[in-house]
Amino acid sequence: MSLVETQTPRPVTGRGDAVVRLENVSKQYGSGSNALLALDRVSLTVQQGEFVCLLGASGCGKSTLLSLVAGLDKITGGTLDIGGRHVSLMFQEAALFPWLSVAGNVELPLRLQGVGKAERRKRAEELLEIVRLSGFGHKRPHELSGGMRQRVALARALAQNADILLMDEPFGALDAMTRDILHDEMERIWREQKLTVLFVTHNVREAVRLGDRVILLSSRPGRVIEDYPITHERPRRIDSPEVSGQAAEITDRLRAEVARHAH
Ligand SMILES: Nc1ncnc2c1ncn2[C@@H]1O[C@H](COP(=O)(O)OP(=O)(O)OP(=O)(O)O)[C@@H](O)[C@H]1O
Repeated sequence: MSLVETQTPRPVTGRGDAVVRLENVSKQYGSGSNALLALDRVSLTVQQGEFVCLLGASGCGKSTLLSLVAGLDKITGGTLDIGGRHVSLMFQEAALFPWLSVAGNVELPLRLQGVGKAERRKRAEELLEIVRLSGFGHKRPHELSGGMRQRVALARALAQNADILLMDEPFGALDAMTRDILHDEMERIWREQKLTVLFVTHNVREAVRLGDRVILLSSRPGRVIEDYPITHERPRRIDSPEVSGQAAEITDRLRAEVARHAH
């Protein structure tokens, strides 16, 4: 979907083609005395196959940015182009349909795409295998742990066969150990499925654990203040000295930004 048509695409540098391009994107909610500027001239590109993490203080506009890329809301300034590509979204809450089985939840996007029953079953089984939930297809969501429900949500997001996966704090509500395991799984699935991911988090270590790049937004209105390339060898451990060291550096920058805003 292209929210605003851009002119001739510019050549891009980096490892692939830009699949998401924001140029001076602003987002204002409301108008007049109720106006609230959530994002202020954000420029950002995400390349094909990249894993990009968005970090910033609470309320700086991270979720707003995802909803703009998803086409759920409209920009009020600048240009945003995803070249007609499809996106799928995953949130902190799995938001599974409780009356459907696990497999039924994963099959839902396929049903909406008009995929036939036999093919749906097969694909759902494959997807559940990818998220390591083979054999759980007949269960209901309430029979699963929080981590398992997020795996189902991930399988459902993958079922949409989208070009871009938008994730809004998908592991934020999980305990540290479960999150750690899901980081490993996420990294594997991203690599195997060649996904392009835009991932919002509050957790600096999580961002450094997973990202090819970590984009730091300023306090509201959100602007890009840093774009950190993360080059540590994968798979990474969240408690490795490399991840911890870079996370500390980014945390200091974030703290300085929050403090600056508080005065
Ligand atoms: N639909 C809306 N109408 C009006 N204001 C909104 C709307 N959605 C978000 N906002 C405001 O825009 C600002 C950015 O919100 P957003 O949820 O994007 O921030 P965030 O960085 O994702 O926050 P958090 O880290 O706390 O989840 C906030 O001040 C919020 O109150």
